Amino acid sequence: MENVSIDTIILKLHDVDAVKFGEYKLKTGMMTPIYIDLRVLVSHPVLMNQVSSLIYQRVQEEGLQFDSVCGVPYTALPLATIICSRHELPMLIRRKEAKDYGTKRLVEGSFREGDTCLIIEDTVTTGSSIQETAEVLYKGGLKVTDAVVLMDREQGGVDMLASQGIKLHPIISMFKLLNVLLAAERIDTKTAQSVREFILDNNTFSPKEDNGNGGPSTKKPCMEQNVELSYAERAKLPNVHPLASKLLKTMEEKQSNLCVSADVTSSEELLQLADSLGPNICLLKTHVDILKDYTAAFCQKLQALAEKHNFLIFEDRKFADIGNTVKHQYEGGLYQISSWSHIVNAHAVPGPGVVKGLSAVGKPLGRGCLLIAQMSSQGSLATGEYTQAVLKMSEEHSDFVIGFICGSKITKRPEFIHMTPGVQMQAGGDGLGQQYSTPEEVLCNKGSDVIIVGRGILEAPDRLKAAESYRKSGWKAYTKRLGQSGQ
Ligand SMILES: O=c1ccn([C@@H]2O[C@H](COP(=O)(O)O)[C@@H](O)[C@H]2O)c(=O)[nH]1
Repeated sequence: MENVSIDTIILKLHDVDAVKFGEYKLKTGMMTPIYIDLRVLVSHPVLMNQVSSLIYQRVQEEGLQFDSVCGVPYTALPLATIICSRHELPMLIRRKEAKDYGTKRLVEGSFREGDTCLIIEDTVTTGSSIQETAEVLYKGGLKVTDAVVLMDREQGGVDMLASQGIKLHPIISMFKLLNVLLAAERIDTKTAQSVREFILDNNTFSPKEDNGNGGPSTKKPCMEQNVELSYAERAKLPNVHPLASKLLKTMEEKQSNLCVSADVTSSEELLQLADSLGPNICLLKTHVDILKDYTAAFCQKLQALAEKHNFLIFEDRKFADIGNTVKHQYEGGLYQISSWSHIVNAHAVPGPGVVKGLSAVGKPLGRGCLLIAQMSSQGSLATGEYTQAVLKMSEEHSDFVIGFICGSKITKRPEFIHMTPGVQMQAGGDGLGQQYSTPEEVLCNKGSDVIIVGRGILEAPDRLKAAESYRKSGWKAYTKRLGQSGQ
């Protein structure tokens, strides 16, 4: 069976009218401008097989462990059947109603008490259908820890199920679907934007509400500490570095924890990006050495835009040499990075000398440094003890180190800022090792402070709208995290 990309599947789903735009009513009674109707899949066997392969691929990528598979009736039933038949996996069928004769069982198939069953679903809005299926399986003595869904409407299903102890693994998010349809000119920007706004404004899960079904508390253990300080409160802490304080204040004022990674190769394009996205960002990240036409004048213009739109500049230089060399690299050479970049970053591999060298140049200028504690790329060696050593080095140089590049929060000390690259609206990867998590996952579940987004915005058909969406999502996840910590 040929593997087909997610983008192709999205276009094919649109071709067969499984994605409809208009006014539709959801199971919850809510009216929606987009409706996903995967029931039509049964009439399109090739697509049905491709969708099943995609779901199974996700199961494998996640390394999910289970004894049997159950599709939520009815639409996901044939999908589960194809997967189980093709990969010789035991399947269970959940009845919607018990028969009044025979075994009267609600779960058909063979299993043992305590077995783990993986749930497969076609579309999730609130997550209630998966929850209902899980309840039936629980009653039969089965365990449910994970569910895989083809299409996540991103309206709270992931969180609702997490609150019930089920990890949902979505394959296609609503934002991804919209981006692909927009790029293929299947829908116009107005339609895409109105659906995006609908999704952002209509989250069905509120962690503070009692879900009324007697299940575990919906208050999610989002962060490990009980009291989470706001960015504004952290900005005022006595031991916070002045540059970190400025950044935290800017984040609060602009309601933005978005850093755009401006990975473009022309100065003109970079300046244009900085000017148009400036109002939405707290930080602009550069790789100045990928510019084909760098000039000192470019840096002056970039600094002026940073002033105009109140954002900081972060040159992602990743210094990694002995102190004396990084000192020259930071201060001199063609780019004279210390003269225009508020923040730089460094690997801790060389030992504390790298921070000392950078600090000798940057500290008198009021600059700050991020140490790379973890990386977003697959197989990164920056984990475990290495990450802990980076933390220690940061603590010992907190007069210059303001935080970390990391995938998740590595310290509870609120004066350090955690920044996370590898962010897109849809979890996944780029085929070259980059691994993506969603803003919600990064800010709320992983406890980071800043999302760094490159291609999620640069490759969007409308970069400004994409930046607005990331800013909104990031801010929403942050405010949710504050809410969950009991503020
Ligand atoms: O661990 C790391 C450290 C840095 N990066 C940089 O962030 C951006 C990510 O770009 P995307 O287009 O959003 O993938 C890029 O400049 C990397 O050099 C990272 O991805 N991971």
